[in-house]
Amino acid sequence: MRQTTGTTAPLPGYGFLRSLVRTYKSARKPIQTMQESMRRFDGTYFVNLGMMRVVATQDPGLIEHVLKNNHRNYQKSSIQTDYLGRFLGKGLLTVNGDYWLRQRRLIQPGFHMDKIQALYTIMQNTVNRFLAGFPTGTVNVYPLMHRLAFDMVIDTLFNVDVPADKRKQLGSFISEVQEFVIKDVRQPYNRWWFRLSGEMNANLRKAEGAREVIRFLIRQRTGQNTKHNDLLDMLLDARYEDTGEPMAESQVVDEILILLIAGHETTANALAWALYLLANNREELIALREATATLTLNEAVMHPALSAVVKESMRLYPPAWISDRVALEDDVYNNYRIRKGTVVVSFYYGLHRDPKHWREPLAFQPARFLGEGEKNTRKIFYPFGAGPRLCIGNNFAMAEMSIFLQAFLKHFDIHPGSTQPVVRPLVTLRPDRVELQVDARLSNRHPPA
Ligand code: HEM
Repeated sequence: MRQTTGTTAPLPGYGFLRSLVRTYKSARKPIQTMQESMRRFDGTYFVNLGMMRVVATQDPGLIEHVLKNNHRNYQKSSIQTDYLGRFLGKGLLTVNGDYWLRQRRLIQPGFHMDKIQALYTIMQNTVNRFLAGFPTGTVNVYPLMHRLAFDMVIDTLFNVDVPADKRKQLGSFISEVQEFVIKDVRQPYNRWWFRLSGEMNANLRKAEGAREVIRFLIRQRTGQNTKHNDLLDMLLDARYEDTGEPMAESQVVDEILILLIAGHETTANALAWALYLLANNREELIALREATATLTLNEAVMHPALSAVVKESMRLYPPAWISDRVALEDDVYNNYRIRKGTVVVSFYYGLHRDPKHWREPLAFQPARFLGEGEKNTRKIFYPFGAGPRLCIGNNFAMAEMSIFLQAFLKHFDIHPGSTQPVVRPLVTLRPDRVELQVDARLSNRHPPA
């Protein structure tokens, strides 16, 4: 669908040389550079890099146009598909077109609310095990949130005791490959060296190592008749509508690797930022603890106060702070031309903090997401993206985060640490570290196992 009322104009922005300078600056300080340009060009601007044309936007109308209203004209860029796909395989996150649609239709039912509900008890057990060993004193909670989020996906994927060595192998393969991919995307000028020095191949081998572990876990399962009611059962039992056939083993391996990657770092970031914000907003922390202390497991997952805190944390620090799409054909939005091949970058971080849409945008106010107020946020809040490629794990993520937060606040108290986290906008929006003062609450040192 084209939105036009007559003549069209090019978007405002930078010419070739200015674009090169901006890109260099942006590689070092992407958020500040984008915010500056957003202010200068009122929320949408054009960057001309010769071979590549980019439109960056925090205009909620254009974001909705690209992700939803005219989504057929846009697909993920080759950085996300070909490049990431080389390391991470062909899973939902890294494919486009008919293959993506077929896989999405196959996997989507496994993420419906009723299916996720069957995983709540697994999530709760993971949280209890994790909290039983939670350290007190001055603690950098970021790596801990990473471990928790990783365990959550592993436990809900494979509802069996994954041998410790396999769990460790998988965790380190995934984080090392991710580190390398980030380095390689940010330093394309060093790619020749990564190839020559063997670093590229070493990381491709690590990615293969992760697949090997996943293959081992799948084969263990396919030799058994028992049901485990986990995500792996769901993937193995799913049948394509047209052929009635299941996925090939290599497809299951790729989808599992993608779920592990898409599901754990995003959640770890969201939780680390949520703890940081709660520690720094004592009244909100106390109110949340009081509202949720006696909730049952199912009540915690649906509870508006927990959802509101998680959403407000992701408003200020959206783990997926940016996304890109490439225009397949020429398009027009509000009389502006978007030529075929243009990369449209949606800058969620900017939109979520835009004073045009949010009152006191920098303040932590979970109440924005309570009651009637939440309706006003629907078109300006995109933590999970939107349209057909909306995050498939959104209900899963909201469930695991509320289960964790409720249990954590019941058993522990937190205060700000002596250092402030530095925002690191990589593929996701990470904190460098989140140092907090953690105290066990007297009544409940050890959560139930
Ligand atoms: C706080 C946690 C999470 C956040 C903020 C988040 C965010 C997102 C966003 C923004 C997208 C869309 C990207 C785009 O439009 O280019 C996405 C896609 C995806 N997410 Fe999540 N995610 C989270 C948790 C999870 C979890 C727990 C899983 C799985 C267990 C998951 C699996 C996926 C997959 C497979 C896709 C690709 C879907 C498709 O393209 O069809 N995510 N996520």
